[in-house]
Amino acid sequence: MPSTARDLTLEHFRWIGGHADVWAIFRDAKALAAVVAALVEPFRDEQITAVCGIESRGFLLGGAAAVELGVGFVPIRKGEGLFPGDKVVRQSSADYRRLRHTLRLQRSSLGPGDRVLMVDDWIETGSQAAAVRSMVEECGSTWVGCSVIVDQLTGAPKKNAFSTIRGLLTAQELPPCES
Ligand SMILES: O=P(O)(O)OC[C@H]1O[C@H](OP(=O)(O)OP(=O)(O)O)[C@H](O)[C@@H]1O
Repeated sequence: MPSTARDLTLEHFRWIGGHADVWAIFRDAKALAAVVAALVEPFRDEQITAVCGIESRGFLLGGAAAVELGVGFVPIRKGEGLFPGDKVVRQSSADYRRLRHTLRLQRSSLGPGDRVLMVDDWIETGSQAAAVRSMVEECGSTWVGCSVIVDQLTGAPKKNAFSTIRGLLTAQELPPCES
């Protein structure tokens, strides 16, 4: 059983269609606890007031990270009409599949005093994280950073644009992609 997130490498990752599959982590209680603790560790002294996460795996990891930090969770949704009756902040982005999404955040969930951490399973283009940052800042809140399990941006020329993203592992540290 892994005791730290770095022990996960060989046991818990697979590649599917060139993308990291992390679902096995969720089934392993010790692995899940180690990953959630590692995701929030660099941000424990950052006075985080809210953790946000994009559906679907960002909901699971973000909710757990929020509990770990003792703060609330802010959902980012992809569908229209999922926050009925609420004022919604929207931002569109194109993800790693080149699919355009409109991400949505409840306007009432964040305010000027908030310091926000985003948590997700992996980052590839960083497009969705950038969209979330933009929405957080539109609410007048402070974007502290984004914590992910797998950082596939590392080494990419655009890395500097996403310097607030921290990954537990880079794609190069995972088992090789099966052909
Ligand atoms: O860096 P990007 O290119 O923006 O892509 C990263 C996003 O893609 C994945 O989510 P996905 O849309 O596959 O949703 P899922 O959690 O429902 O699988 C991942 O969980 C990130 O949210």
